[in-house]
Amino acid sequence: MSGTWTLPDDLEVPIRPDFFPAPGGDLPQHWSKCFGCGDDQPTGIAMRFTAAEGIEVAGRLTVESRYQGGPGVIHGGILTTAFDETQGIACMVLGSPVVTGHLQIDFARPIPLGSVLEFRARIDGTIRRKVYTSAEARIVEGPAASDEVVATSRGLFLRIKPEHFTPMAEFVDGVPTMPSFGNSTL
Ligand SMILES: CC(C)(COP(=O)(O)OP(=O)(O)OC[C@H]1O[C@@H](n2cnc3c(N)ncnc32)[C@H](O)[C@@H]1OP(=O)(O)O)[C@@H](O)C(=O)NCCC(=O)NCCS
Ligand SMILES: CCCCCCCCCCCC(=O)O
Repeated sequence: MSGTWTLPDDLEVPIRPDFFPAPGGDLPQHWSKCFGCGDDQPTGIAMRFTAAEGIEVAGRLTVESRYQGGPGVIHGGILTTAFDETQGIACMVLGSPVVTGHLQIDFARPIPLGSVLEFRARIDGTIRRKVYTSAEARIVEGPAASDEVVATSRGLFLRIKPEHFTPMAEFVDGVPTMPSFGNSTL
């Protein structure tokens, strides 16, 4: 893992809220048109997520041929998208919306096409509006499957007010839906 990410030492670590599903329970998409998790975005990667232990979340991605970068392996930008989405979904334990402010990925091993990746993410801590998150990916199905971590991510998310997206309303295509979650909707 890269040494360029330093957590502040005065972070608060959230506890699992009552509204969060039990481990294994489904988490909602954050936005139906989202490239990462939307079910109304046919060209997206349509990741699905479940709650895991504590404040952790889990998501899976099958590496399709259309996600290809250097021959035979996942494109780094697609892997980054999957981390971005997973770490954003991990922020759902806060019950209020966030956006990505900074994201950094370590690509530790090549990830062949056809692999099924499992992502695990959690909030490491919050301070003011800043939400520090981390995640790792493993290949859980396919010829390269093992317990080894193949990529890691560190991400800073910022809590925002729902009005953050109001100026963007004119750019939204169709009528997307945002499931209510916790005490907040986007
Ligand atoms: C992220 C964003 C909301 C932050 O703007 P803002 O609300 O005005 O936040 P501020 O500039 O007041 O920063 C708040 C805190 O976050 C920190 N911060 C903001 N962006 C940061 C970044 N990219 N890297 C590190 N720290 C950052 C600030 O230093 C500040 O820290 P402090 O509390 O210790 O003082 C804004 O830059 C933005 O909208 N970016 C685009 C986000 C986006 O579209 N992401 C992709 C889709 S989700
Ligand atoms: C209760 C609301 C929960 C909001 C979760 C937001 C997830 C944001 C993921 C952002 C990914 C991106 O657009 O770059």
